[in-house]
Amino acid sequence: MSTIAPTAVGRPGRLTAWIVGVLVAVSLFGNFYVYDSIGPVADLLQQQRGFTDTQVGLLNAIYNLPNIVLILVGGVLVDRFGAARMTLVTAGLCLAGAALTAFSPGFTGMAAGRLLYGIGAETFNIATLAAVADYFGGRSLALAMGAELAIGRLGSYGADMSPTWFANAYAQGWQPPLVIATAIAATSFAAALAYWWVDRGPRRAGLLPTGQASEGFAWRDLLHFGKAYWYLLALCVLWYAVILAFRSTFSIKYFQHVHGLDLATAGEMNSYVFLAAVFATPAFGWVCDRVGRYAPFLALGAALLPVALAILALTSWSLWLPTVLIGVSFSLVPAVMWPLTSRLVAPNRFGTAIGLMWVVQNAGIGGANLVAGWLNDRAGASAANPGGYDAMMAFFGLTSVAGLAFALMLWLTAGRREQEKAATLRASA
Ligand SMILES: C[C@H](NC(=O)[C@@H](N)CCCCN)C(=O)O
Repeated sequence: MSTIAPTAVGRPGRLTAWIVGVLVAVSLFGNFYVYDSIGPVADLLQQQRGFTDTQVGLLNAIYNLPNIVLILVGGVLVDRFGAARMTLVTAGLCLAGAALTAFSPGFTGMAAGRLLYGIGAETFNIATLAAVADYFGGRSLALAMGAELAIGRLGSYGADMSPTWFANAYAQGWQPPLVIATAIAATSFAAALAYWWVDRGPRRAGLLPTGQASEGFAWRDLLHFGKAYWYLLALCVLWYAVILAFRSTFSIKYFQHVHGLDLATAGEMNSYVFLAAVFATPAFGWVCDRVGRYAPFLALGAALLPVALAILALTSWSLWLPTVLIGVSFSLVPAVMWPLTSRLVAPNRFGTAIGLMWVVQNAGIGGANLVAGWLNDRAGASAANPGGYDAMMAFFGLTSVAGLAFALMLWLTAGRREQEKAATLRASA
């Protein structure tokens, strides 16, 4: 198994594909906005509700924890019931979770809301990738996936910018911003509903994967993915663990304490990574579609991360250079990783393949956050002791080098096959 597989069972019309693409993008925007909606209200939650740092941290960590197990079930369900139905159901769970978070009187209710949101959101993410693979498989797939992710990143950027855009809501306290997040989750649900409705035609016409082959799911099926898939999984875990634990949790504090930026400038510097991804992710997807090669781009994206971390940790050069390098890596790796996954596995195993990757990825992100925090605490990292961050940077640096090693091994395996395939296509042209 796991030779380069055909990426689509049939061909829904181009217009239908783009309608689905737009609906899924709108849905993803709302989903990513809600994911990043806690950070901007963290300070208000502490001031007005007396939450500790641990409680605020838990509101985000509770997203990863259930998915260390549940996301695999989610992936299998996407293969079994189809992308559209699962997008709809999980967008509903996310909306319920966002509402529970916004309207709960106590911490437990809020945490339950984030838990519900997390259970829905990761499977939702798989279903949206599967939706794009269903409709764009074999034609502009990387561009389409890149464009979807770009709109999602715009949602994350929007959440980071919401204190500026919705200053009045923030002036009233912690709750109105979360009510806005709930309204955006409702838009995401409405788009998912419209996508499910549009999808019924092509699915009934047999133009999309039916999930039939997934009915006989067995645990041993998981071991039937080929070598290239396992290298990709390892890269996914190591690269996302570094990029999300560093960029989403520690980078702002690190910029402040080690490079002397104030909070606003450090946050702005960090948000440029999202902004870069909005434009660069689809652009890189387009290049991959044109060139027809994925593995070398993945290796390049993976290589930029340790280089950027080394510049940050070992030099006093301008922060712009590492920010640009991380921005390119954050755009290039996802732009290539998900289309490549859909080429390495059969269409009716796509959800399961991503589910398995994200089981380990969720554990990796959670683990990297804990290890980095522990290393900082142990070394007493602070503005007064910037050297205390050295161990964390060494940890992130080594982890990203390990990710690069897997990207190179992947290039040696899948890349050769890509070249053979391209040569065959050229010969038959
Ligand atoms: C598509 C990919 N998503 C993931 O890897 C998710 N498991 C985690 C998403 C967390 C932020 N929404 C990505 O975002 O590149």
